Amino acid sequence: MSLSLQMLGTGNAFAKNYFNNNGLLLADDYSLLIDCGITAPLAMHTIGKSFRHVNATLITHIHADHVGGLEELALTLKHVYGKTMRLHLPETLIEPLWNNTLKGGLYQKDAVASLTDIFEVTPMKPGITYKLAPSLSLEIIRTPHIPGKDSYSLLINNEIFYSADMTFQPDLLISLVRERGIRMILHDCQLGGAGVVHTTLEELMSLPEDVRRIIKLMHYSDEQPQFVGLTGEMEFIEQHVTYKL
Ligand SMILES: O=c1ccn([C@@H]2O[C@@H]3COP(=O)(O)O[C@H]3[C@H]2O)c(=O)[nH]1
Ligand SMILES: [Zn+2]
Ligand SMILES: [Zn+2]
Repeated sequence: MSLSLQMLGTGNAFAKNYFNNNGLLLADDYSLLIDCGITAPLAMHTIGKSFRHVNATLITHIHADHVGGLEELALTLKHVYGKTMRLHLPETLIEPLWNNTLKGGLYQKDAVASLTDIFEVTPMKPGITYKLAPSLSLEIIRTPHIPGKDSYSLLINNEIFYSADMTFQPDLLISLVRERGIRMILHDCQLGGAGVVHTTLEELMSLPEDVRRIIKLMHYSDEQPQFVGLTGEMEFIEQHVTYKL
């Protein structure tokens, strides 16, 4: 069994030197795109890959750096390649993703009137393990981000935690490591300022050593080069590099 991750981007919503924090998870020959932000189509082109070779896409929450590329993805697949994408997403995101984000661009009278008319939708609920492929299972965990906006982190193969954008949740992180035996945490990381809607580097640095040493940092700002060497045991993930998980 081989599991690897190649981030299309590792930047935060406003980064200009990094693409949006979207990941390509590869489990043997099955590939899952985790989030599809505004920059995802260009990032895919940059790394020489095409959406038509991706098996499915999963959405963590509705912000443009996580869903802004879905219109281009759907239209390209449908009109250029005659395909549809399977979309795994938390069931509470289905209605707002269509009505508040995609309907304007994708609605077509008598043809496309809902998310299921343009994607193969698989709704997900927290606490259930979904087998996406022989060597890939996923669970979603609702984690706080923006008041009133649902956001879901991921548990990959019951051993890797992939944070959506989230505020600092030390108890969750500690229990994932000490009670569920999680061996790797990929976490969003705001490098400066107060962590109003994200987790800050300072907050992550306050975690116990056994948790810190399995954390990899992503979703960071253009100031990232100034922080290399200042993150303790936690290393930055770099976009486009393929990591064996
Ligand atoms: O109360 C708020 C709401 C939003 N924001 C910014 O908008 C961005 C949206 O994408 P993101 O979730 O990757 O990051 C968010 C933040 O950078 C914020 O700073 N405070
Ligand atoms: Zn984001
Ligand atoms: Zn967000």
